[in-house]
Amino acid sequence: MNDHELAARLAQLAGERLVELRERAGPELDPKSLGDAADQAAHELLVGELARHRPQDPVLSEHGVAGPAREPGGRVWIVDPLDGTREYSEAGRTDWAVHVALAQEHRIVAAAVALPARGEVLGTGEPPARPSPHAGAARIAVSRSRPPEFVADVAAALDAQLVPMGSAGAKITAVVLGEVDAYLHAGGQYEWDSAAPVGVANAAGLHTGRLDGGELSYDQPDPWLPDLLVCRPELTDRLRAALPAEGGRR
Ligand SMILES: Nc1ncnc2c1ncn2[C@@H]1O[C@H](COP(=O)(O)O)[C@@H](OP(=O)(O)O)[C@H]1O
Repeated sequence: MNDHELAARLAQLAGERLVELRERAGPELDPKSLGDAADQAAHELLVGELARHRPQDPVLSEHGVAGPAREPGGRVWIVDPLDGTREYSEAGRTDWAVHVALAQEHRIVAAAVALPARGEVLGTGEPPARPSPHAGAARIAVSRSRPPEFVADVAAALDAQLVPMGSAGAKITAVVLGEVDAYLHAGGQYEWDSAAPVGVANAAGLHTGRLDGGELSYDQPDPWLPDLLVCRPELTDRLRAALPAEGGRR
């Protein structure tokens, strides 16, 4: 299996595990305990499989670094076993995801995102086609639990519609699949929240970057990423022109 195939296979496997755990969970399990237990199980699966298939590579996640020590600019897998933990624990929701990415030289070089409740895995091995242009008002995906205040002004400036969703992976893959046209985030996230979906979005020919136009750089000593824009390339300039100055982005 090459790195692209491995990313897709592991995202698929962890996704199946999460679906199984959600189906098996009894009503006595509160949503927080279900999310935590599922996140832990999917994390163990990913770390175990990566140790088996790529023992020379470190693995970065919210649980820390597993495997060998990181080398600056070296290969590192950046995984989020369950992105959208809150949504996972709400029956019937499909906006949660598994992220598996490989970074090298601070760029994502292979990645896969599983959307297990939809039975889909998107990856860089067979990159999704760039979505065809959308007629009508632009649709901007935002966090359903903590949408940045300024996004409403951006939407008004573009006459766009806001689409609240959970999970960074679900929002970015919604852009890849042409279900929305952009995803804007501010207020911070960690590298594992966006690494894999950004890798898939890049492979599909979409724009990905910081709100100030800078590149997204992964495998940094501090995994905090302050903000993020993923969109159809033709919307980039209009969206960035509608953003408030950095100090006003709350
Ligand atoms: N301000 C913030 N600080 C830290 N993490 C954030 C954040 N905003 C969003 N995230 C993380 O990004 C993911 C998507 O969030 P949202 O649904 O709000 O867009 C979630 O990951 P997890 O579900 O893995 O915890 C969430 O915890």
